[in-house]
Amino acid sequence: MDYLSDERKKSDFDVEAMKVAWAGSIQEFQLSDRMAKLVANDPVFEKFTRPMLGRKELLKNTLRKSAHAWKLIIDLRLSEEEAKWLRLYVDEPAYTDLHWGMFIPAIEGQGTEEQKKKWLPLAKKMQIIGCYAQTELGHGSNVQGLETTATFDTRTDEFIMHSPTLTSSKWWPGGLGKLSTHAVVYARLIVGGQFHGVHGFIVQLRSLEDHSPLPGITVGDIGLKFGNGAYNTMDNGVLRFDHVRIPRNQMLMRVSQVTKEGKIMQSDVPRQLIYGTMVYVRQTIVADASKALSRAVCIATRYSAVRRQFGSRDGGPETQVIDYKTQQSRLFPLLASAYAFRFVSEWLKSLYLDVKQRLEANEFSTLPEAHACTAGLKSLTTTATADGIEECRKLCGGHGYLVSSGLPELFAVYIPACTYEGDNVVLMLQVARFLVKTVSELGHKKPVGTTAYMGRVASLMQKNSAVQTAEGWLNPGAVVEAFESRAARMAVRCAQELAKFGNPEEGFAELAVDLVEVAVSHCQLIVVTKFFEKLQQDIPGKGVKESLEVLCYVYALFLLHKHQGDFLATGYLTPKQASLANAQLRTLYSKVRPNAIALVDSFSYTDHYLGSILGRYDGNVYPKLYEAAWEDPLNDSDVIDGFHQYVQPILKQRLHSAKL
Ligand SMILES: CCCCCCCCCCCCC/C=C/C(=O)SCCNC(=O)CCNC(=O)[C@H](O)C(C)(C)COP(=O)(O)OP(=O)(O)OC[C@H]1O[C@@H](n2cnc3c(N)ncnc32)[C@H](O)[C@@H]1OP(=O)(O)O
Ligand SMILES: Cc1cc2nc3c(=O)[nH]c(=O)nc-3n(C[C@H](O)[C@H](O)[C@H](O)COP(=O)(O)OP(=O)(O)OC[C@H]3O[C@@H](n4cnc5c(N)ncnc54)[C@H](O)[C@@H]3O)c2cc1C
Repeated sequence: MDYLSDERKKSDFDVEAMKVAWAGSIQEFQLSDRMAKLVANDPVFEKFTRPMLGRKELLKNTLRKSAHAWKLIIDLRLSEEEAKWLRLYVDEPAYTDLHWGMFIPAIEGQGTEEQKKKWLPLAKKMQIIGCYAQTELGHGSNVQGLETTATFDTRTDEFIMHSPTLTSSKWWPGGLGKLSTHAVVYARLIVGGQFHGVHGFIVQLRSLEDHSPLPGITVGDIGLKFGNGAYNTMDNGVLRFDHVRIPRNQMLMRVSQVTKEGKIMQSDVPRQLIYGTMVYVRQTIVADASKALSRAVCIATRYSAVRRQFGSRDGGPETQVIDYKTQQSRLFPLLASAYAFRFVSEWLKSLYLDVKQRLEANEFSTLPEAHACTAGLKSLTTTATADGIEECRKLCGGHGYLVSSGLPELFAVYIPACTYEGDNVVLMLQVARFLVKTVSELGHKKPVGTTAYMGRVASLMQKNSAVQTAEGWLNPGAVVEAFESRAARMAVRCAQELAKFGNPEEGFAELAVDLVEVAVSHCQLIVVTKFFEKLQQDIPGKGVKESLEVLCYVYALFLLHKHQGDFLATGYLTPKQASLANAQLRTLYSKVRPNAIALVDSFSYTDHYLGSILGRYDGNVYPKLYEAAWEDPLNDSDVIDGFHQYVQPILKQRLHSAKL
């Protein structure tokens, strides 16, 4: 029985066409759908018991699933794209993520042709397992502060890898603790007693025969992390070197080379390319944000349509909680954000692919913008997604707190995204640096790409919003101009404040809070703009474009409402115009309401992937919650283990004293 069928009938757009719009293309939809079903129908990928498992059992279970996934990849000859979807739907962080997601990309981006030829075939056949060992106990954000040393020994033509202090211990790398045989290790290059910057080195950690750590290497897991199950399927590790020798040709040498004689040769490649793997991964993290948020929103939306509280008249049904305006005002902006992040990630991927091609051809001019966009959008989308998942849990009331809602584990596994691949505040400060530089160069350099609007800064500073009615806000030009003006005015104001400091670095440190706000406003502008640009494309299917238009306005006007202080303080909007935007937002919520279930169905998530009783496709929540309670190990027996030993004596004592 489909308890949500009435809801599904209310929608006024073609859900199948929306699935294609969400996926990006019919090919991508079919590919993703095939992998989702493959995983959902395979009992090896069962995951409901995961939060109940102890750490060793949990990790072993992950290894079993990873081995099975690898077998499927080989046996079914899955393409790289199919393997990525398979990994997504298996939905369990594993050592293989870092192997494919960072170790291989680091070699691809920073290795010479010779190095790629040697290492990539081994890695791609999984004859070696690698991880990305950058962060240390003492330093994560400050990469130039890393302490591990790689000292060149001209006599033997080797680097000596060493951990000189406790704080130089590598700490956090995923896959490092128990599984990696190799790592790309970031260390201070020392040649002839001089420091020559931080570079990557390929280091073998464990024997390929018996997997034991090689001499001079101390390696292990860093211990249990937040939440049951969640990221504990990953062996984040600690690593120390005691004068471990590696051949010279294991330094990744695309950026700088060390000759046999100990000479440093710089290629034309900028040194920032050493950070290139992070640009790649940050871009994938933006795509993952839309997946995680859409998943939480799908659960909360379906459950909000099932759940009823208050409002019964004449014995009729109570009100569905999704009909409360407060529920809509918390839920629908998150639904809109999931779509907004999906489309901005699509754009970011194309920007990244373009930069990658240019880098391969030794053309580096667009790297700073790619860095700013990937850093800023990673920060913006992961912060919003982490907060959004928690909001979805609250939107589900008490039942959202049950593990079987799927939300606690999703939250626990997701929140480190705000920290890994760059702390979100540190990344926004990088965007701020880029913007301040752009403003300072306005007189002699035309801003391009996502900062092109800064070229119109004079008019953006003068012109105020012309919106007179709530309907006036349903105009892409009016909305985009509002976001451009806010971002430009905040950036210019900050630049003026900075100019008052004799020492720019001192000014940057003092104004850091304002600078982060400038960076956030710039990144929100990018997301809003890319959503409107998406709507310019041909999007087939009855009512699909219209529904996306509504979501686009919800996303933009919700942000405008949330940050109205900025829009008012910069003088672009009057209080009346801000309140008209809010009135329009209320109207938009009622347009989303009949389509809400269909909009989350369009994510096309299987019940397996959602992993949530509250978010079941059929809405059959209560019987399944009731059934699941009886499957809890505590309910194996009527009287629990420990009762006779610890509780009964107390009860008996009470009876005894009552008699007295
Ligand atoms: C099929 C499988 C698929 C699987 C897919 C799954 C993928 C995996 C999922 C995710 C798993 C997560 C695992 C997590 C991994 C990690 O966390 S790895 C470690 C990540 N660490 C960080 O992100 C550290 C953050 N710190 C930094 O990025 C930088 O050090 C810093 C903050 C930017 C440094 O600041 P500063 O000291 O000022 O920098 P400098 O070294 O002096 O350089 C400044 C100049 O360099 C430019 N720049 C900085 N970063 C980059 C970059 N990434 N790319 C390009 N350019 C960069 C910066 O703009 C400065 O430029 P100029 O102004 O021109 O000088
Ligand atoms: C689950 C998980 C997986 C990870 N996987 C890997 C991996 O595979 N490989 C790897 O190398 N690393 C990995 N890391 C490490 C991760 O990249 C770092 O933790 C991250 O870059 C943040 O650095 P940090 O821990 O040094 O934070 P810190 O920099 O110590 O941050 C602490 C606080 O200081 C603030 N702060 C720091 N610097 C500044 C500044 N300049 N201005 C203002 N505020 C500042 C931050 O905002 C934050 O609030 C992982 C981390 C986690 C949690």
